[in-house]
Amino acid sequence: DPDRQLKGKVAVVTGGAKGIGYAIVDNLLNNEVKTVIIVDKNRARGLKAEEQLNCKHGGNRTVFIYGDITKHLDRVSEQIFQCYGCVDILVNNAGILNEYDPKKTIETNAMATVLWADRFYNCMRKDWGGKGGTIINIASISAYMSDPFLYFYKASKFAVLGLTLGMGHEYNYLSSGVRMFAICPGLTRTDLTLSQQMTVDEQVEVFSRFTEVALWQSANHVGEVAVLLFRTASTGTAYTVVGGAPPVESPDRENTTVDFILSL
Ligand SMILES: NC(=O)C1=CN([C@@H]2O[C@H](COP(=O)(O)OP(=O)(O)OC[C@H]3O[C@@H](n4cnc5c(N)ncnc54)[C@H](O)[C@@H]3O)[C@@H](O)[C@H]2O)C=CC1
Ligand SMILES: CC/C=C\CC(=O)/C=C/C=C\C=C\C=C\[C@@H](O)[C@@H](O)C/C=C\CCC(=O)O
Repeated sequence: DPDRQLKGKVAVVTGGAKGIGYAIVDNLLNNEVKTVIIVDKNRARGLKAEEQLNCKHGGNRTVFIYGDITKHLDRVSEQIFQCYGCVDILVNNAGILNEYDPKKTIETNAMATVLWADRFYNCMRKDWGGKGGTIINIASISAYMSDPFLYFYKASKFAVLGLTLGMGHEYNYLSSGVRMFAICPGLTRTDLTLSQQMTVDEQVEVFSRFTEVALWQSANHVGEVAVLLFRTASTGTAYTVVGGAPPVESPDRENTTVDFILSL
């Protein structure tokens, strides 16, 4: 299936200046993607990533565009569509963890992810004149787990999973030709997990204990899994990737088929 081959494709990765996003960019470039556009609000890290990745992979295949996903969708998407067309792949990866700022958490992780997905979906969709594509949303195991931690973050990631299961549903794919799936990583060593904005005070002890006993993984593992899933994942699915292990389909997904509804 040519849609599942990376060779020659153009990808956009939000939040690709560091952490999981950077690892996804690096792995896409390792696998013959033609160009990766990093959109990030950290200008210094974005320029550094562009330089490092062009040094490593050559050919000016990495392009950094400064942008805050909560503010600059119009400017950045117009620039991208003008230079590269609707692109083949969008990785909605940029996200924050700040339990002291629920509004910013929802605006970044949920609202901006929804709006970026919508903008690129509409450009890519075959029934509106596009050529199809793939949108990968980076959710989290927090997107479906029931535990007492990080509840604003969890609310934002439930939204990302809901968007993926609905917009990416097979029924929509049949007309749009846009595949959408989510990756739900567990604890991954990045700056986000070093932040001190995680838990409400009364949870510090129990959360610390959880992070001591939980399985951790490298960002590069998530990057490798993103490439694997690009080649194998069906639309409207979500995959958990925890502790450096291979991905497994995320639990608790009840699929409502349109055939079933129409048969009632
Ligand atoms: N590190 C972890 O344990 C896990 C992380 N995730 C998710 O993975 C994604 C990436 O996280 P990490 O790499 O760990 O974080 P990170 O903090 O290392 O990197 C996030 C990147 O996103 C950028 N970013 C943040 N807000 C932005 C905005 N408004 N506009 C543009 N760029 C923005 C940052 O500048 C940074 O370069 C997030 O969505 C996070 O929720 C999911 C599961 C586990
Ligand atoms: C429930 C976690 C599930 C999914 C992973 C995810 O999406 C986000 C993880 C976010 C944060 C993980 C942080 C881990 C931190 C540890 O290294 C320790 O530093 C925790 C120690 C104290 C926390 C107290 C505090 O400062 O709030």
